[in-house]
Amino acid sequence: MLRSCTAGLRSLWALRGRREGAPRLSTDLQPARRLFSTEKAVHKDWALPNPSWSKDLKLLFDQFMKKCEDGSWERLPSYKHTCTQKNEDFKTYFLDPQLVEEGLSQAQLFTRGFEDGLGFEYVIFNNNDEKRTVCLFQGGPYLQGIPGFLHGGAIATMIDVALGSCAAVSGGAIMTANLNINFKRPVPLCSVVVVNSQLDKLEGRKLFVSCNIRSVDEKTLYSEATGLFIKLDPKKKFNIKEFHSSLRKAAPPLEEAVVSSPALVIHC
Ligand SMILES: CCCCCCCCCCCC(=O)SCCNC(=O)CCNC(=O)[C@H](O)C(C)(C)COP(=O)(O)OP(=O)(O)OC[C@H]1O[C@@H](n2cnc3c(N)ncnc32)[C@H](O)[C@@H]1OP(=O)(O)O
Repeated sequence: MLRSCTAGLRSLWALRGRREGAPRLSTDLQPARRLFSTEKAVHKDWALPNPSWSKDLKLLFDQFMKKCEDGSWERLPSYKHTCTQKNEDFKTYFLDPQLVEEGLSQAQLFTRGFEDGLGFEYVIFNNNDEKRTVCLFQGGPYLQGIPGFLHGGAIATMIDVALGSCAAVSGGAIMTANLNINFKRPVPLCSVVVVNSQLDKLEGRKLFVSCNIRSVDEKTLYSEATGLFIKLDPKKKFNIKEFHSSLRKAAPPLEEAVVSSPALVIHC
């Protein structure tokens, strides 16, 4: 834990150094507006090891990559900016195209908006036949709630992403309708935990999923949760578009509108 927290803090110091000194050069750190013209070219997959990953996280990652070799498991890629075909479809069907053109280039996935090691470090593996996913998660120092432990909102976010990914693999464009979480033990900051999710039931457009969060040695059960995800209905797209139009007509400055609009719910 100490080692990975130290790595996280190193990233923080590096970031501060950059803020005080030269502008950041890495393409993914530049403001998204500048990314717009080269958006298609910047598709870094964030669900891969970086120097902030602890030994535990790397070890588990390697174990699951081995499981991927026979095709029973697959690693789900994860992008900071909306770039997968699934999300392109999502934008086309459910959002006002002008808003997409003008504003969404600035949007990025909430869980990928932190410097390496400071926020959400995670990778999700999917087993299609068993309709389940495993999310390996290391929550960094910026996710603190009570001192030394993860914030409940950060845990809920990770549960939403883990359950949502499990549901999306079967359901495509989905949204969270309900989350129910039991927090059983506090999760130590910078520790690695395993989120096991499964699709329990598919009923029309409703996907019922559940998960538990355990320590790497499986001895500690941190949380349990159930979720209901709804497969979006393309026939309802115009209502959503109208909603976005009315937001634009209210005429807040564009950046504010984007920040406060539901556009940010789009995930990779
Ligand atoms: C590969 C990697 C990819 C990457 C994957 C990325 C994963 C990230 C996942 C994160 C996703 C989010 O955080 S999304 C952000 C948070 N969620 C939201 O903002 C959603 C806000 N809610 C809504 O927009 C809406 O309520 C929807 C879209 C969820 C559903 O609206 P709708 O499409 O009109 O559906 P509607 O007719 O109302 O309901 C359909 C059926 O579901 C039932 N139903 C609807 N809501 C509920 C509910 N809360 N509890 C019980 N049941 C409900 C209805 O009774 C009905 O049942 P019956 O009559 O058919 O029996």
